[in-house]
Amino acid sequence: MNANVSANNDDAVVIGIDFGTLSGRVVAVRVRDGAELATAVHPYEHGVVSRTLPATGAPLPPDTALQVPEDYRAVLRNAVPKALAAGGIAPERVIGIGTDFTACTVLPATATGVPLCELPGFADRPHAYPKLWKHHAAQAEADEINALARRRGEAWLPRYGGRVSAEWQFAKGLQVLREDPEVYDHTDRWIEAADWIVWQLCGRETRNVCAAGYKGIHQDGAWPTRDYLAELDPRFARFAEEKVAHPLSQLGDRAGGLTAEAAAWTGLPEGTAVAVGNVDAHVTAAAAQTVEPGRMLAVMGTSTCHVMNGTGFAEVPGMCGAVRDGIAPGLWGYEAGQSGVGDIFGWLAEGFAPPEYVREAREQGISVHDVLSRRAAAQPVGGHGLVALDWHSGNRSVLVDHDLSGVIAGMTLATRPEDVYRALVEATAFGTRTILDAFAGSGVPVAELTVAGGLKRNAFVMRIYADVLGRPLHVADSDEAPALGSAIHAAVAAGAHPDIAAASAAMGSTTRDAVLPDPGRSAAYDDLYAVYTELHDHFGRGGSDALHRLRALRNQSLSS
Ligand SMILES: Nc1ncnc2c1ncn2[C@@H]1O[C@H](COP(=O)(O)OP(=O)(O)O)[C@@H](O)[C@H]1O
Ligand SMILES: O=C(CO)[C@H](O)[C@H](O)COP(=O)(O)O
Repeated sequence: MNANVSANNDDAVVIGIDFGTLSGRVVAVRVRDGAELATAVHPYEHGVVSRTLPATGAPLPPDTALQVPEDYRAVLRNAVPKALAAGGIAPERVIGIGTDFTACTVLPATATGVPLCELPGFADRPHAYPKLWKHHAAQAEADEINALARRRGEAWLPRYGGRVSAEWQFAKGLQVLREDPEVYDHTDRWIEAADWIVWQLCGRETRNVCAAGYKGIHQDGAWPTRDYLAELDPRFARFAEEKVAHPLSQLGDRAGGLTAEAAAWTGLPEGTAVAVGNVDAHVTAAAAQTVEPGRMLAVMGTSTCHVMNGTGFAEVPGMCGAVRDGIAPGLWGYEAGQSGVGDIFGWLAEGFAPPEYVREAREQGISVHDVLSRRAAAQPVGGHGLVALDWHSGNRSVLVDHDLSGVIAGMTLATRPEDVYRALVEATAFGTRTILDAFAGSGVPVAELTVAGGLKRNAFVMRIYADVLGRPLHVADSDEAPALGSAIHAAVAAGAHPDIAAASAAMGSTTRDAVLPDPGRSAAYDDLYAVYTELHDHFGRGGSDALHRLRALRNQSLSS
């Protein structure tokens, strides 16, 4: 702990950093009451690397999504000092720093934590770079992992709703082995970026129980066995024990103290408490005050993650996972998700808005999203005659299949861009309703729903969600809720609060019943939801394999 300010000092401040898909966001927070004193954002120079490798310009295969580790360090060097300066915060007031990351964002590193892509001779190897959560090129490996686990009756499979995602650690690791065995052989540590950044900060490798459980198939104190992995591929037999395994740290624990190097990057005092790493969605539960069982949190942004605590385990088909201690120690944390949400709205708004809509946005100083939302808001439920499937980035829950793609049904020559925008927003709300139904049908009732993330700012989107779900939405107050959640974890790690629940009560905040459903519109949505479910099951559960055939044809065509 910092020598100058004690954990229970009125002036004590903690720093939270949310490493998102395109940028890192920093918030400086007063420990006493959670007041956000300053924020700063630093965009990643390379963003999401999906078309060409920056080092060489070489084209990358479809569904690739990589990142550049130096972009993460740049957040520490730029955004932390910027936040301190913006808030006029003396570094000595800072007693702790906490971080969260997108996940599964995973990278190959040496035994000392150097990313392989930074080693001489590896900059031109795509598999030496971090694979971002939305790297969706390992579906074939996920299919193998699932088929073998089912055949062998692996005890961990039900903990993942019966299917492990192509986004998670083992599918991505197997893809590296298959496609670049040399990179695989040089990989000493296959590590979540969430844990790697903590290593950068405190000079010590730790592995957090959250990422290990949800993304790393760690259940009941063990990873998948050598025997199982060998049957997948003999060269993969020791993947878990040699590259992944490490003692796990509980959320809210202190991982270590800031090193001299990281102190110089951030401008914070050496030795400042560094919290154990965490995943962006799960850490947000502390900011949104949804740590108690039955309070589901939807973190709605580029994607949506649903996280909720329960008191015991029940298998929810198609969920991402249930992990003991995964959101807060002592409880079972559940996660489900939708890989594309804001991304899908952005696809339409950025790629297909007519020039007059773009002009309107520019003239009025608003975004194209706002123009489309305003035009779409006026129409009655079902007035556009459309139903869409929200699979433009594959389906994470409940189908767990990233070879699926988006569908828009019902288009005519009268269909306007705002009609499609509305249908896409509705499709993502139907996707959320499908997930909530799966929880309820498995004996894990969702007592209430709270929303956080960038999409909470779009009132039109929020209204559609309340109507489609037929329930009130509580809304987390912070605009930087994941970063605030990380700051709350930092306060626990620094000893300022006894545990995550107490810190959440003192430092988080939420407006209850912020958006209420309209009974008439909710009833009308039941009919559209029935059509959504019919198409969902037809294209996603075996009625037609057209989407899979299209994906295979695309891959074949691009590789020839
Ligand atoms: N006004 C808006 N309405 C709906 N979606 C939006 C709006 N502005 C941006 N988006 C979408 O929101 C997503 C970004 O969400 P945000 O929560 O800010 O980021 P992240 O999820 O990466 O942390 C993008 O995919 C973008 O297309
Ligand atoms: O799967 C995740 C958490 O479990 C990812 O981190 C998430 O989907 C990416 O988050 P965002 O859309 O907020 O960038």
